[in-house]
Amino acid sequence: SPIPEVSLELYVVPYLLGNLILYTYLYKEGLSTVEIIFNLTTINTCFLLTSVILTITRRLFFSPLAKFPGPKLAAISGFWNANEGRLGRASRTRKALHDKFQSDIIRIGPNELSVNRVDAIERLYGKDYRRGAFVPVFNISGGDNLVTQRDNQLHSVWRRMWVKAFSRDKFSDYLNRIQSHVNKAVRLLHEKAGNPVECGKFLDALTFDVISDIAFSQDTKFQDGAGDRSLIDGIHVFVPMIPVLGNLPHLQQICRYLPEPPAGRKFSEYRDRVLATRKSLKGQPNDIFAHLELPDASTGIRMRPIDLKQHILFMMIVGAHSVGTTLTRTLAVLASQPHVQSSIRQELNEVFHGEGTAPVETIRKLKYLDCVVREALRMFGPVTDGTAVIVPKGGITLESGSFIPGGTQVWVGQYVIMFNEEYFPRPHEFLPERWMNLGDEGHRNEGELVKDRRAWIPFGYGPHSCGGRALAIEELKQIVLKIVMEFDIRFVEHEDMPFQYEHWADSWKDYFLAMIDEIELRFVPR
Ligand code: HEM
Repeated sequence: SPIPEVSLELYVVPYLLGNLILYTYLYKEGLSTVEIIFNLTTINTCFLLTSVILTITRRLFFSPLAKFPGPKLAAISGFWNANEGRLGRASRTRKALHDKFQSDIIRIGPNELSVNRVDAIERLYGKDYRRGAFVPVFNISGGDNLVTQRDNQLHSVWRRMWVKAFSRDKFSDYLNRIQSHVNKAVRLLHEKAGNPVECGKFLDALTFDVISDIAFSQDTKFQDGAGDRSLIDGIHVFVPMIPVLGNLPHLQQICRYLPEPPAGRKFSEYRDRVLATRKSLKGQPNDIFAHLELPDASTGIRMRPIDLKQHILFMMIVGAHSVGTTLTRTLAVLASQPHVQSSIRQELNEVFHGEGTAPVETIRKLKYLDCVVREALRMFGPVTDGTAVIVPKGGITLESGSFIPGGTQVWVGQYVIMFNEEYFPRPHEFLPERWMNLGDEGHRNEGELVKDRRAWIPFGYGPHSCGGRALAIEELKQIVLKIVMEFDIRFVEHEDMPFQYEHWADSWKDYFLAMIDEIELRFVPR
């Protein structure tokens, strides 16, 4: 396989041993220390330089991927990709490269390709091809979670456990619990009486409370100002490291030997506390965790404690950060489009005349709200690049006829595909109506503004697609609806300066997960 998945130890240990043997030999030959250092330096320099030159030559001219267009620096080294990730622009760069080279396939690394074809989604992600070397970045602290689990058999066992946590009766209980957290959020916003609210922080607290409740029955009360806020901030410290370490698997391996940084230690301590508190709960709590700690019914396999802990961390990140970021961007775009807020209200008013919160069943039937959330997920989904798969031995041929050699890591990124004009015309415009009155689900011309809905992949596709999809969608719908029904969402204008929404909307960074700048909004009671 051309994937550099050989463990770092296999390079470094023989290399150091070689140097040691050489040193011993030179020493026995009676050379002085200065002469030994000089000889070792010369030999190492020659060896390393030759290796680098041979590697670059092979990657540029003799690699089976040399036929695909892309930046030369990317072909030479994974550092190019890591640097794009560090700068928080990897997905936008990939999209720009597809446009520049006018190619559906571009080379973004020595062994990596980005594909911008909807038919490739099923072809690559519909099978249980092994996940790429990027995903272990999420388990540097030890253990595995569903995303990092690259053993397909074990993954399907874990996935069965996960799915059980979302059976119909359990799920409807989760929805009622979400409603009570949302009601609290609305009460708090009323107390602010239309004054500016830093929306990201506010929604992070709400989504953190929701996921802690549903995932492990903990009442974190972040919304009430309780709890250690540095935990949420810790997520913001970790996220920018994801693309750098993810694209440099050897660096991931080195990190495993380094002491845990303070933010990581805080997380480890927190998940230990969560586990201990969870164990002390009486009765049988209805939460996701209850299903992860039980052995699988058909195989008897159970997760190791370290894997359970890894899932706590994972659920906090996806539950709080992913939903919180998407929500913040959605509320901001609604502030920029008051007519969308009016349409949401109008739709509910037509079908619900009762007092208080509309029942979950009513919310489910709201077509326009569904379109708003769909469009929000297309534009503001937290996962921007998706995960790579490794093409199996023998390679595959895409519908377009392009052959991709075995061992290649391939991405069909969310941003690249969901902002492709060919599938979603006017991709940079927030247009919920693009999802209204679509034709029958086919592959072409389903609607004026949705040419192929298979390209809507905010939750990924296939065996590893998002396990929290239903939960995330319902949570987004409930929160958006409740807030819009209670408040007019407006921007904060400082000294009569209109808020530059486009500037803010464009300032997001993409670190595999999207990160956004702070934004103040006003929630003016209606
Ligand atoms: C806006 C919200 C969310 C979006 C857009 C989203 C999207 C995604 C994506 C793109 C993946 C990766 C799929 C792949 O590797 O191909 C994923 C994985 C996953 N997500 Fe979400 N997610 C969201 C929220 C959540 C929530 C709230 C949960 C539940 C706590 C959750 C649970 C999971 C799980 C368990 C996986 C791993 C699935 C597997 O590998 O088997 N997600 N999500």
